[in-house]
Amino acid sequence: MAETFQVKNPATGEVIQEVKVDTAEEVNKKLEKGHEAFKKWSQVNAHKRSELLFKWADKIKENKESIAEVMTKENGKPIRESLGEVDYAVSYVLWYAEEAKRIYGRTIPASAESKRILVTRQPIGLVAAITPWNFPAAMMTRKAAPALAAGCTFIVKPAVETPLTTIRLIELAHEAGIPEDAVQVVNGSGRMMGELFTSSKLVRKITFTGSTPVGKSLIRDAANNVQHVTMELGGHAPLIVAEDADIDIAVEQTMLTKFRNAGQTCVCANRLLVHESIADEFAAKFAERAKQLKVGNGLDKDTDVGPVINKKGYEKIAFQINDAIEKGAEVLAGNQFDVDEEKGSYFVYPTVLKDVTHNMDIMQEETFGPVAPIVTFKTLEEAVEIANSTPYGLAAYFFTNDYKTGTYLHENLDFGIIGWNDGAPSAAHVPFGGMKESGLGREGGIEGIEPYLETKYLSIGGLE
Ligand SMILES: NC(=O)c1ccc[n+]([C@@H]2O[C@H](COP(=O)([O-])OP(=O)(O)OC[C@H]3O[C@@H](n4cnc5c(N)ncnc54)[C@H](O)[C@@H]3O)[C@@H](O)[C@H]2O)c1
Ligand SMILES: O=CCCC(=O)O
Repeated sequence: MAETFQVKNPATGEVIQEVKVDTAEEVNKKLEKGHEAFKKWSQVNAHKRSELLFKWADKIKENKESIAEVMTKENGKPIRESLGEVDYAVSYVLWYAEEAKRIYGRTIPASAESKRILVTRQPIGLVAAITPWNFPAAMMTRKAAPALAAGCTFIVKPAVETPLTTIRLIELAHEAGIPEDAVQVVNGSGRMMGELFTSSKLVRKITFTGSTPVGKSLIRDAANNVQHVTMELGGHAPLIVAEDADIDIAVEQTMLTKFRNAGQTCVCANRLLVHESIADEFAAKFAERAKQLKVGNGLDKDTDVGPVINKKGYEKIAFQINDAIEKGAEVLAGNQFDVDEEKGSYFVYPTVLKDVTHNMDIMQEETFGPVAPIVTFKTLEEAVEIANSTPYGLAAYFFTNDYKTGTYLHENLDFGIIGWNDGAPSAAHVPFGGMKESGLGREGGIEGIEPYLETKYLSIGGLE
């Protein structure tokens, strides 16, 4: 009998669906199909590929409500956020439907009259993607859309926690007319799929979004076949509130970045660095707002914060809160949990911690939960030193109305994404990605199609 795994609602423990695991043989078959399909798909002209991507976007929009409901059921995020994520996922498809038509080459002046030089771009081949559970729609379309637009074929392995959204989106791609073998999904364990993808000579690129340790092991394994890699990995975002900041704006924007998806976002603010002169006011206002958030089942329309994804996630969050309290942090909000071990549901109330110090685990490691530790600083140099002190470099935020402070922070923070008075910088038209151990490459924007293209030049001689 075929092996399956259960997809469960993290809010209720209810089994939503059993999903069949693809065996190694089945995965290899799909890789062969994807490789074979590349020969045809890469020859489909760019305008036609664009048209098919627009049709895919239309299909997703038509099914927005049902996709959002599946997403909330398998991921737990509030339905409002799931609806927003469907729009966000569509925005990548639309952006790359346009970019498909803008894959340009160039000519280079030759050094001899008898020569001409042309530079062309061509798709790299079959792309294998591994995606996380926290944004099951957008993290997939952010990869699939540029790959298909470039003329690559695509196969994705979604997280075992949230495969249903991805399966549905791939079905809709087929309904839109994108050939079945050009865009495929496989299900099963990450480790096994990672090994199959990286050991296959048919796969020319690995694109991964997930944790830094898994990303590192994929980079190592991809080296065996010199596969291209794009890595969107963990973050530990600092958020700096400068002495002159508008505190109300800073509080509102921090709420946005901190509690989105119950704090389970790679770009969530994880360390709030607040100037000592305004720390008490900021902390009091922020804690007050955090206490107002409604925790519950994401399907309830008034829920602001859903459950965290699983026991492992909950244990890490609870450990970091306890560790901080034991080492002297004061709780201004939260430190409250609704846990049902039998059902496997874990709710963490928005938690705000003050008097946080650097020896606490929460300052060193990504939390992936609705916990906001507040640390004070005296000088901007000190804030930058704290902000840059971890191996991560994905997102950073700062709040100031002073252009000199803003310029200094922008130039000195070692992060790929910076929000200045902005807690929501993500969008399809910008180059999203991290520095240091937060990743390699960029997704989105004009940069996001580059990783799916090879550059080839042609030198023509004998033209005298
Ligand atoms: N930089 C970004 O754009 C971005 C976006 C979203 C999430 N993330 C990061 O993802 C992490 C949270 O996601 P997660 O818990 O699902 O991460 P994860 O690394 O555990 O899992 C991500 C995916 O990798 C698969 N996987 C697990 N072990 C594997 C292995 N040994 N080989 C190959 N694949 C394997 C999983 O099945 C899943 O599909 C956080 O660190 C977060 O910051 C980063
Ligand atoms: O979790 C990381 C991705 C979220 C985003 O694109 O803003």
